[in-house]
Amino acid sequence: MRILNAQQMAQMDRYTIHELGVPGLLLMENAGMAVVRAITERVRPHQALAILCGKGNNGGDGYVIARLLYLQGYAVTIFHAGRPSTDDSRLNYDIAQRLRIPVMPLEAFEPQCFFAVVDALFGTGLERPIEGVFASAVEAANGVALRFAVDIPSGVCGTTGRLLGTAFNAHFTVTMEYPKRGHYLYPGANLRGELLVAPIGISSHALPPEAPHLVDQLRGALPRRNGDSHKGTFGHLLCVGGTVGKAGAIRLGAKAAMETGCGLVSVASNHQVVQSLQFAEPEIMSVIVPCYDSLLPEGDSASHVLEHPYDAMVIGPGGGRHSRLVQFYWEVIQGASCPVVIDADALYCEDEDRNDILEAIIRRSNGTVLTPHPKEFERLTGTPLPELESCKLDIAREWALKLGCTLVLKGARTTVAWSNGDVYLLDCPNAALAKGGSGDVLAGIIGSLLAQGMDADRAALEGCKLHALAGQIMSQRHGSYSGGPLKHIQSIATAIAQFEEEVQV
Ligand SMILES: NC(=O)C1=CN([C@@H]2O[C@H](COP(=O)(O)OP(=O)(O)OC[C@H]3O[C@@H](n4cnc5c(N)ncnc54)[C@H](OP(=O)(O)O)[C@@H]3O)[C@@H](O)[C@H]2O)[C@@H](O)CC1
Ligand SMILES: [K+]
Repeated sequence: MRILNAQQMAQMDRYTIHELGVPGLLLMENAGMAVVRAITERVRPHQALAILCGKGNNGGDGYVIARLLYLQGYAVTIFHAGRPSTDDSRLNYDIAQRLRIPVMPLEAFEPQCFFAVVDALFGTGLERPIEGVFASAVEAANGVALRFAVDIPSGVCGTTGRLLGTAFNAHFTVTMEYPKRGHYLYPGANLRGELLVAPIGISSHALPPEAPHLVDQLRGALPRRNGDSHKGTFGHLLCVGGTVGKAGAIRLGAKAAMETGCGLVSVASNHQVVQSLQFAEPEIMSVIVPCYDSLLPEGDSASHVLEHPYDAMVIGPGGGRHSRLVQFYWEVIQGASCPVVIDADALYCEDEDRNDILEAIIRRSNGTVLTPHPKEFERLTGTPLPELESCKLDIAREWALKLGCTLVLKGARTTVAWSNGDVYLLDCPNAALAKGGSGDVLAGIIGSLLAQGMDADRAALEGCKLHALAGQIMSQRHGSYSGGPLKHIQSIATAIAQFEEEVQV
């Protein structure tokens, strides 16, 4: 399934109507029918229903809904803002009038008189903040017991998820043909309720190739494992990071990597971290990074780490931000001839170092996955946070192409941008993952898949799905309060079992 912005949806509507010759009225009828199906499953004919209609085609859908419900004996009243401005919408309004469906001005809407309300005020055509009588109607409608939105709640921008003035707060949204970005981007995403996607006859021929993919099914593909394998078959991952006080981060990453099937996992850190790890995790090996007394890496520490040929590296969890440490990470990243996951403190840069770091990423040619959370991304690229939330799908694509890497933009709805510009939005928000350590687990999972031979783009996507699925399993077992990274890691085995196995050819 693809997600569209408002312009892309309008372009697909136009293609279907003008190039293929499908009448707009037919699409509007199909749209109305889809909403009516959602309503009749939840509302009985005697329960009073208000239908709020705007002047555009969203309002046109509303007149169709009113007619179809009225003909089925429903107690409907239309509230509108005057004669519609589009041909299709006007035609449906005229039919509603001839049928003598009660039509009232928007100002006369009294929410307490209705059991349910249908918001057909604005859809993807909303371009400026809602004000005046429209704003009052939306606010009043939010007081009705049961609320349906047509296509997208009025007041939510279909492209950015931003709220334009006041916004309708729906229990159900029936959207036409493709989900829109505003259904998934915050804060608009909080107002759509349950989202139902209805096919209405729009052709996919004009689907823009850059439209992001929606990942709402946590299915995946992992290679089948043959019996004649040994520990070298499944790769050796090196996790670089951990400082005194944050030793747990690198431990979580390494444990998650082991649980995801890596043959060998080593941690490179200072001697104190390595010592604590050796007692706690006997299955994880270690490399002691030569350090000054201050526990900061020495001049030749990177070459010491790079001596062994690893299959992949995770660099940064719990690493610390001292300039000597950051320099050490980047010496390792630039010297590594294997794929790397660059995470947490390895993504930290001072403003004056930004260009050098971005150049170093562009120069890498062995597979690079960046896993920033929004603040890390802001610091790394200079993109302001408010812009990032509303435009993150485009921004992720732009930076993945610019840097020639895979970008995992972490958040309630994590976005994965491939180095070829394909973008995936994961629709599996989970409050149980809003805890320190979740990101370390993700970096370890992705690193493990890289070490096992998956390419960077695929490892990032499958890794995010596996992480999300393990998170869901954990929260089913422990709830959203009591889960945590260690329990998350314990759920990876069940998540892998639920992934579909792909036969390796
Ligand atoms: N044939 C098709 O394409 C199909 C489309 N379909 C449906 O149509 C929807 C898109 O329809 P749309 O493009 O007509 O836009 P829509 O959301 O109704 O809003 C535009 C109207 O609102 C007005 N307006 C805008 N902002 C405003 C504000 N702040 N305050 C006040 N007014 C404001 C604007 O006025 P103007 O800016 O011109 O002054 C104009 O009158 C789509 O979501 C889907 O539901 C389906 O039926 C399938 C077939
Ligand atoms: K609407």
